[in-house]
Amino acid sequence: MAKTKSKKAASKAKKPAKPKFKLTRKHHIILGSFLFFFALGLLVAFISFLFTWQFDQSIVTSSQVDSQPKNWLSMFGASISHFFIFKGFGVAMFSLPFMLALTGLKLFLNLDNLKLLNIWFWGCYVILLLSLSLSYFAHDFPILGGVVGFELHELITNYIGAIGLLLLLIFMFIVYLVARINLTPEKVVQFFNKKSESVKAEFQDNTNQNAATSKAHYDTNKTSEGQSASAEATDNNTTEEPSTEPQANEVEFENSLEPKNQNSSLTETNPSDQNSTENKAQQAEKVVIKSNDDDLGMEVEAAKEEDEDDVDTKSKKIVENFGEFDPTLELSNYQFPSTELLEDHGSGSIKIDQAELEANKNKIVDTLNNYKIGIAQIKATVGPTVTLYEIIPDAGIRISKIKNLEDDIALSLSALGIRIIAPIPGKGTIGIEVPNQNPAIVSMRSVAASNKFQNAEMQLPIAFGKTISNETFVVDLAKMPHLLMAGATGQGKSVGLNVILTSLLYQKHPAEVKFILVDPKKVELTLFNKIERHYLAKLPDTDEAIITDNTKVIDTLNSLCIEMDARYDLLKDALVRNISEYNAKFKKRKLNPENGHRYLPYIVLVVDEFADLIMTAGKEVEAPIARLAQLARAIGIHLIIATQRPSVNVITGMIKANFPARIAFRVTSKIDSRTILDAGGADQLIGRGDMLFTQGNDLIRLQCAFVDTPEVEKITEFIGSQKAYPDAYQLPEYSGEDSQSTLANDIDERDKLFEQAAEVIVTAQQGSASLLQRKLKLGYNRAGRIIDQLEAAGIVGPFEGSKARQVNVPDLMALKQLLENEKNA
Ligand SMILES: Nc1ncnc2c1ncn2[C@@H]1O[C@H](COP(=O)(O)OP(=O)(O)OP(=O)(O)O)[C@@H](O)[C@H]1O
Repeated sequence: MAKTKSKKAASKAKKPAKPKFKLTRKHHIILGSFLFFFALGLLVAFISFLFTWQFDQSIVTSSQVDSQPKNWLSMFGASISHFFIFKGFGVAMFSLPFMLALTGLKLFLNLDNLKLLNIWFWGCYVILLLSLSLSYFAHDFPILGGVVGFELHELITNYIGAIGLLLLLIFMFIVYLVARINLTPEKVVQFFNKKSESVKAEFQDNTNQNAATSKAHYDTNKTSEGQSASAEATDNNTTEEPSTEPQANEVEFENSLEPKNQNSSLTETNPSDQNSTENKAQQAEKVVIKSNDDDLGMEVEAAKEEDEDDVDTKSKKIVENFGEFDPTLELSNYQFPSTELLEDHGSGSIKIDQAELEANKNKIVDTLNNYKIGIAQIKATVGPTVTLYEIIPDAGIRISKIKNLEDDIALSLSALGIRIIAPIPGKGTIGIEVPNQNPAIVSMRSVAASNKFQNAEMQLPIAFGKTISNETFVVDLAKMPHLLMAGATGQGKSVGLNVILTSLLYQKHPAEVKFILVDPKKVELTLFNKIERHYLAKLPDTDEAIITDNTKVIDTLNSLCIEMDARYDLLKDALVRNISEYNAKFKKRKLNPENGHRYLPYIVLVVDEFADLIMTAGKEVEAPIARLAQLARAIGIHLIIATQRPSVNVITGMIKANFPARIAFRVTSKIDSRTILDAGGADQLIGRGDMLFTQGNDLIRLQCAFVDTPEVEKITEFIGSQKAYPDAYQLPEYSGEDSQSTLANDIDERDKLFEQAAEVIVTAQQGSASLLQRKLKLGYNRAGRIIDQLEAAGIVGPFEGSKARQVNVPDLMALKQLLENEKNA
């Protein structure tokens, strides 16, 4: 018994040695480079084998070695190539060195996204397919398919015959195309359609120039001799020779309509022979009218489709003639700032201090041992400001034990900024973050120039800084969709805001994004004044775009609510769900600007010192902010709110519920940390841009990038010196409750369309600006102004949020009376 007990104890004691067999990074590098160079050698041997195999074969196969092989890798090359190519699968084995090289590279460079299993599976598949195919098609050259390929081919042919094998090979080839290359028949058809469309477009271009003249000729003479060729091509109504018409489209076209056309005369359907999609629609229309006689139910549906087609074709025609709408056209020469404008701030490279790492490791091991926690393995990841020590505790130690001892361990390690993550989400390890003695500054330049940021396919990419493993961290503000930021004074909030704004300046054209900046401190964001006419949005009739006065904030927020409602109306009208779909549709010219549609830039509202705002304006700001936060995500309005004081009366439940993305710089107490992040940790940060970020689930520790005021100044100066829009982006007018009585009621200053608008409103009994926009084809701002004038005249009631205003005049007679009374007064 005693013996077995002691054996058990011994085996328990030995257990921790297990992880030693795990391949470390060093092993990976050595193995990776071996595989890579072995693959290279193999490739050289294979290539050389193609020229020398006949000579070398006798040497390799005979046991006496009296002459030297000619292979570039001598006997090794000759033998291995003979084995793989001649005796194996033939030239298909050339895939092998590539698979080996990729495996080596993955190990050497630690490429996580290279899927080895996939590569090897499909590599072997290709070898088999190629070897069989070559044995099948080049039966007389067995070297191509190799002995195994050859034998396999014989075996399969015996079972299913040559035709069976051919079918099998075709099937295998299709499987490869579909499963590996993702090629589908639809994609092939799409590709050829695109090709034919571009040919069509070229053809159209050439013929368009002559179209007008040829039409004139047609009207007068029916045919024109000088330009007969082009006239035939553009105005096919006159010709009765579809066979002379160009190309494939025509075939496709006629095929689709053949059944309906069969009974109809050729002359009627001929107009459709034209290549353009516009004519396609015309043809469809005609066919339906005609086929009404022949066939019943079908035509009704066809007519519906045509209507849609018609809208589509109209927009396609405009796109063909003018190209897609380009929102950046007005400032087409706009130059994005270069990253050269930013400072390096000491290169940003991380220096690994071995002595420091060792000392910290010992401290952690000792501390944990004090609490009787043995460590099986420890790994350090050095980040710009903190180093993450990842620990695998001895078998049998419960993570909850470490979690309970979190505070004691932090105290024993006695360093500011220690954070324990037990366990690290997604891993079975425990993380201890220890600040570096010499933190590296993460320059904005390094993150802005990073591939991750430059190639980010996001709507509003923001490069916040670097993660603990020194990776650039880029997130999409549009996905957040709003951001709450808090931190005690001097911990990096203003720098953080500048990082967000500069990120957007580096990625977005002035036509694509507009900022509304609220800066009660009056000093933090003033630099952005220089880009007022490029990037800022403001209320009409205000001088300063950057808002420093709290009462103005209320007007701006309410105006943003109006903009939000207007945008929702536009989205509804366009039958789309969000701003990106809307803008895509607008670019394709499927939305008519005369109906109030316009390209919608993203709007980013930044409020610095939110606490200050809440203290002075309270409910008045909270309500519109909450409303915007709840509803504005789909229509491209995003809020960023920063505060020094994250107390619960500032960051209320309503605000928190709508701001899932939060950033905490260092705060003074655990309570503050809880208020912002719903978790502790922000009180343990070390300041100077050290931050925690959450988007609703995990906390990510980041080092915020650093951008200094002179750098921001350089960027804004660079942008400000370029051609700008005539004015800042105009937000809709908002007349606060106080100013209602002061609404302009001067009859002479009324809009020219005032009376017409009043009639529209009274007839519809609905006081909404969007109605005026649609009926009178007005822009949003003008419609808004007229509504204000109607309110001043007492025709409509006051603003009621998202509801339409009440109409105070029952009918047109009463309106006439009212307006006459006004004039006589
Ligand atoms: N990411 C960073 N990297 C390095 N240093 C930083 C970083 N962020 C801030 N700092 C340092 O901290 C100082 C204060 O930062 P910042 O002005 O952003 O603080 P703040 O939180 O806005 O303070 P306040 O709320 O009082 O305005 C900066 O001048 C800079 O020296």
